[in-house]
Amino acid sequence: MDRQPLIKLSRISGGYEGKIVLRNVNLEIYPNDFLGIIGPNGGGKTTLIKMILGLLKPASGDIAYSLQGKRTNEISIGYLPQYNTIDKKFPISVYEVVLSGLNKQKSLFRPFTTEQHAQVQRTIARMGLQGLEKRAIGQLSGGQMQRALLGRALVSNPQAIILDEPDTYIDKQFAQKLYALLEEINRECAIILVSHDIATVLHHAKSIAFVNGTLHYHPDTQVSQEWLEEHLTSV
Ligand SMILES: Nc1ncnc2c1ncn2[C@@H]1O[C@H](COP(=O)(O)OP(=O)(O)OP(=O)(O)O)[C@@H](O)[C@H]1O
Repeated sequence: MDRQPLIKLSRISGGYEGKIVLRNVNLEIYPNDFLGIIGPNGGGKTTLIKMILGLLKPASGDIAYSLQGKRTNEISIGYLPQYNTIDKKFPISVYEVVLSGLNKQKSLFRPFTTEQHAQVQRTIARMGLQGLEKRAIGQLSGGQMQRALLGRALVSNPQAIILDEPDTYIDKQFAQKLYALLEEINRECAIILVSHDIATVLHHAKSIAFVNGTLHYHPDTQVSQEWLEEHLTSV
């Protein structure tokens, strides 16, 4: 069995403008992992995600990616950002949002292929957004918007997806569907889920990382009452 981690962070430290936000972080993500990330506001969860996505360079330490046991410069990672970071006035339709998830795979001087458009249609159907393809994102409900963004994260069949608070603004019924869908996706794709809802993380994730200036990893969700009390009282 291939036990090479898809993503490996070794002794990572970093932050912004000389201010260190995360110190000495070690973390390995394997192909079928479902890691739940929890921690207090300002603890560094989004900073960690930015580093994994390659958007923020660590001040020190190493981030390595592997595919089928071989080290590679990058892997495909789908990202669902926090809802409040999206500009809802941006004039873009549901179809275009999902299609934009394929931008990296598109040849610079060629239009999207028929197969890529078919991939977008399949993803829109999977997200339950049929009939809303042409609707501008400013005219979507919070839940529809989250589904469009999840579609964008998934349309390229990435090796991993990172979801930052995905169940904000979605109703219970869709939340259930979302987690059932994530379970299915997890058979082919590693999942990193950031959530303030500890019950959700304990229920759906396979392992937990607590992030507050550094990272404490727990290999399963069978955490003791003491561990929870020690780490979560400040969340
Ligand atoms: N672009 C930035 N420039 C400077 N400081 C930043 C920047 N982004 C975040 N920070 C600071 O880094 C620290 C960690 O922020 P981060 O957004 O990673 O925390 P978080 O755990 O994701 O918080 P939340 O749960 O509120 O989303 C905070 O003190 C924050 O103010």
